[in-house]
Amino acid sequence: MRIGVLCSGGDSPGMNAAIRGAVLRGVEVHGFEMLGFMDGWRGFHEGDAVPLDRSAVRGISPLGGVILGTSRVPPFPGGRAEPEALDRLRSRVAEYGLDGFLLIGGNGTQTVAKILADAGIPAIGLPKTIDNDLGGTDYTFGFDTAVSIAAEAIDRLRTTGESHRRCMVLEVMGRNAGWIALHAGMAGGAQAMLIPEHPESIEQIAEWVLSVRDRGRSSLVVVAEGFTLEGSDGEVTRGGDDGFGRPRLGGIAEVLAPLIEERTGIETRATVLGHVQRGGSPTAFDRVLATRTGLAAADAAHEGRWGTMAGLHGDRIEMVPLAEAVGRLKTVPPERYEEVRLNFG
Ligand SMILES: Nc1ncnc2c1ncn2[C@@H]1O[C@H](COP(=O)(O)OP(=O)(O)OP(=O)(O)O)[C@@H](O)[C@H]1O
Ligand SMILES: O=P(O)(O)OC[C@H]1O[C@](O)(CO)[C@@H](O)[C@@H]1O
Ligand SMILES: [Mg+2]
Repeated sequence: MRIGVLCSGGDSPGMNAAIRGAVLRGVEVHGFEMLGFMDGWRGFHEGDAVPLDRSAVRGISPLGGVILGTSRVPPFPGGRAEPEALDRLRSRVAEYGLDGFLLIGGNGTQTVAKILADAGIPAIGLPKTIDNDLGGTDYTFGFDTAVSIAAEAIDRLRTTGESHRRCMVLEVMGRNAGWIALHAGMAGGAQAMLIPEHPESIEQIAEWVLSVRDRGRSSLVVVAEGFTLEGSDGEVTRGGDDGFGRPRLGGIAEVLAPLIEERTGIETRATVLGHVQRGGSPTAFDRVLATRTGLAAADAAHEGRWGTMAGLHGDRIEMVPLAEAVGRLKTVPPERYEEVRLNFG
């Protein structure tokens, strides 16, 4: 069997371990030939591919980023899966002699996997995203690493903030879901976690910050990049989009800090963590999750279980229909937010 592997969307710590797991199981156990396309669909379109064998994946699990590169280059011209575009892709697949794809990525990538599988082009999904917002799986690899980095940032901001009696606002990633803010905030004992799923008013945030000051502490507020203030008309962006039609989010911490300062009289500083939380070596948890995802995906290809994604359920990796994964984003449920909100301030 000849299998193509590619990554699309943002990178996520653990992608290398996933590739290694898939290759160790696919090549060494099932006798696959595997081909890695460079920079996602760009490599596929331009014939830029490398053989993936045991030596290609030696020692890569601890490495950040991804050896194949990743991109948001669309699989179909203009991004639309028209019948002619699918036919073109199908004949390209035949030219490469591929029996199927392993596609590593987030919601968009899994949507593409489903489109391909539905059109009879065999594909299996390996879910990644630091945002942890994919359905069909309990956790995506990369999330644990991002949370650890954000929690460490909170610990560090906390000591400087306390020393100056300042309010510190930390902005973390999370476009549509506040998982990173929620978990990092819990780990670091933040006084408030602001997430996209639950807008809050500036008056409420200022009240929390003041109550923290009144009991002799300094506030640490974590905010997800996709958070919106009550009554505002959308997320704060850096202006324009990322070249692939997505607004470039970022800057909500810098919007909040002066508003908090103005309302509380407490000096407030903003820090935007940005891509630091996506870079560097994955945690052991993410390496294990990603490796197991790769192993399961290669087994599924061997068994012909196309149109599925390797999801984590409890402590088991199970193949779930792609439709279950891409149907809707997995956002923070109201009860998980309420659980922490009762103790904000
Ligand atoms: N509905 C769709 N139809 C066709 N192509 C799509 C669709 N959604 C996404 N894609 C393509 O899939 C690729 C990956 O999508 P996207 O950029 O959203 O990343 P992702 O996999 O969701 O990861 P991230 O979590 O970083 O957003 C892109 O090349 C994009 O063009
Ligand atoms: O690296 P880029 O393309 O700016 O994308 C950033 C986005 O990717 C993610 O890291 C994952 O979807 C989001 O949290 C963030 O908004
Ligand atoms: Mg996406």
